[in-house]
Amino acid sequence: MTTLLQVTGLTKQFAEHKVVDDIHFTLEEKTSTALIGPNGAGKTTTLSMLTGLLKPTAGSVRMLNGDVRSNIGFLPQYPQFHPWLSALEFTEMAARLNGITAKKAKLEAQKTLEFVGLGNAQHKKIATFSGGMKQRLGISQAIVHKPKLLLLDEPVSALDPVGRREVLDLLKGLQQETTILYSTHILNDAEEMTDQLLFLQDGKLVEQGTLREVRQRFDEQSYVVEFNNEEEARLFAGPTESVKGCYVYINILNEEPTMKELLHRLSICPYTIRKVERQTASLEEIFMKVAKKA
Ligand SMILES: Nc1ncnc2c1ncn2[C@@H]1O[C@H](COP(=O)(O)OP(=O)(O)OP(=O)(O)O)[C@@H](O)[C@H]1O
Repeated sequence: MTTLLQVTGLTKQFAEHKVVDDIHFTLEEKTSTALIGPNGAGKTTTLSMLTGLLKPTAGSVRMLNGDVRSNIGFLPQYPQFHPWLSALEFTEMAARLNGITAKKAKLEAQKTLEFVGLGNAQHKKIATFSGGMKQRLGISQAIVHKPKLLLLDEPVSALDPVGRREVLDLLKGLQQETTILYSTHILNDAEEMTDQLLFLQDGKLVEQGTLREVRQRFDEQSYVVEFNNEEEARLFAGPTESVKGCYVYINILNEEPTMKELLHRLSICPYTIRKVERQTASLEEIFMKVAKKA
């Protein structure tokens, strides 16, 4: 993997308050990273510093192989659209602002609108667009100059389930070519599209890693075996296994016991087994644990 962006000691202080406090992370090329955190954690401030819209109090943002400004596309949380413009006029304007020549801007804008699924709506006024269409238009203005890094502030939070699906699928497609960093407080979405997780709380990065790594640190995985009644569950359970009603909970530590070992135990068990499931915590549950630890 090749590193695209290196963030070192990034800090932002407003008066006495450090809203982003000495954070360090790297973004690898063509990966997606979810910046997660509760309201006020510092997500927007971090993204604003990466785009160059806000000057850090300390620390640096370095794009390896190129200049940060020209290689970034940004979709703010509340993008300002000019409702009287058509989608094509708006995207063309964004192309010009991002340094594409007047000659090429229209063609690039048309190609980008096709890509985001607004080809047929390119001549319509933005005022007539749905939330999902506006968000796709927002993405089109952010990618029209083919940036290496796409920054998105809460790209799907305000959308209904259909709009959210459309935008998530679009982002997944983009991920093949672009590095993506997006903030969200909707953890199900992060679970779906994430190579790296960054948990921000009170301006500090309290946890980071792949979903798998974070899971391993915070998730106590277990098998759940359901019996007909509590008595059978108790007779089946080993000394370290907990029983709640007709369920036996078998914790998995360092991948032990394996499913094969469990199946063997089940195959020689004289009682009726109603269900066996492997349980892993949702990102939501892990997030609550991370937040408690910090
Ligand atoms: N210009 C500013 N002056 C003073 N304080 C600010 C300024 N901008 C942001 N803050 C404060 O910094 C903290 C972090 O804000 P930020 O918008 O980065 O959080 P966030 O994680 O994006 O939150 P949300 O999910 O609500 O958008 C908040 O306490 C906010 O009030």
